[in-house]
Amino acid sequence: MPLLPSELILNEDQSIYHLNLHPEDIADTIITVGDPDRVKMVTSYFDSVEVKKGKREFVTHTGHYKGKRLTVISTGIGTDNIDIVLNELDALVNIDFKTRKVKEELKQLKLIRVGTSGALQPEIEVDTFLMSEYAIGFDNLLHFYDSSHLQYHEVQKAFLEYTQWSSAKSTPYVIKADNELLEAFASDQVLMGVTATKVGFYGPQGRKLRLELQDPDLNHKLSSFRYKGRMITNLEMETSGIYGLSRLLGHQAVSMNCILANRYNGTFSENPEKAVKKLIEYVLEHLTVASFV
Ligand SMILES: O=P(O)(O)O[C@H]1O[C@H](CO)[C@@H](O)[C@H]1O
Ligand SMILES: O=c1cc[nH]c(=O)[nH]1
Repeated sequence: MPLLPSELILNEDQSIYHLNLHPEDIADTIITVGDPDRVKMVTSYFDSVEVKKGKREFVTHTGHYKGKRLTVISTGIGTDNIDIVLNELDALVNIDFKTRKVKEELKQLKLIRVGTSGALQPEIEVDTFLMSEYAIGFDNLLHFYDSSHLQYHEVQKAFLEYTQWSSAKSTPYVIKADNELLEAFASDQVLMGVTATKVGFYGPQGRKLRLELQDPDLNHKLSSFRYKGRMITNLEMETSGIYGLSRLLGHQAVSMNCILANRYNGTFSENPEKAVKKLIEYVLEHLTVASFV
């Protein structure tokens, strides 16, 4: 059965609805960033850029860096956007837009998020690079998909009990990064961590400006939770959605975080742009030597 026009939505020029891209516009290795302005920060290092397209917060550049064809795309903020970006990137490679049918042979994309984040542990200094070995999603995106088999129910249960989690909030889900990509980007310059993906920057990350929080102790509960020697290390807003949908769709994903804030110590990077640039350079250098690109 071909996918109906209401399900697979193509623009007049046959590009995919939100990303505004054609299948040939993207490489198999894709760097995702939150901030649309970060796309050109990444591709300023490229030798050439052949595609520059965009719509809304979704800016895409594709080009070559040291002989490797790479795409950089901005997701904007939040896992609601990740639902769009992951489904549409997958459609670009795994659905035939002419027949509107899923292809028989599926392609696997490699997704590397280069994002910013806040640390929850006192010893994680600002400007640290942290790779998310696991994500714990406080968004509810994955619960809308048939995904129970991917989740780590034991740790989820332990977390709910430890934090006395309010049932009015969605149930957190735990999901792992891709092992090959974890290996490819690991080094003594990068800390491994468990990243909490939140549905907001303020209340959901325990920030109080003028509004009272439902649980003022939330970040303390998160930072003191332990499971088999692991602790939650940092907060951001996309990783769990990327990991969850990548696993469901058969893609590989890893999330690299530049720690800009330390929420425990109340500190913030003195030069966030420089710190993010250094993480971009780290990721690009590791991609040039990776055998999979
Ligand atoms: O710097 P990016 O990639 O946007 O990531 C982080 O920064 C944003 C909040 O300031 C959220 O998207 C969060 O995940
Ligand atoms: O504290 C922070 C810093 C960057 N991004 C976040 O989501 N939180």
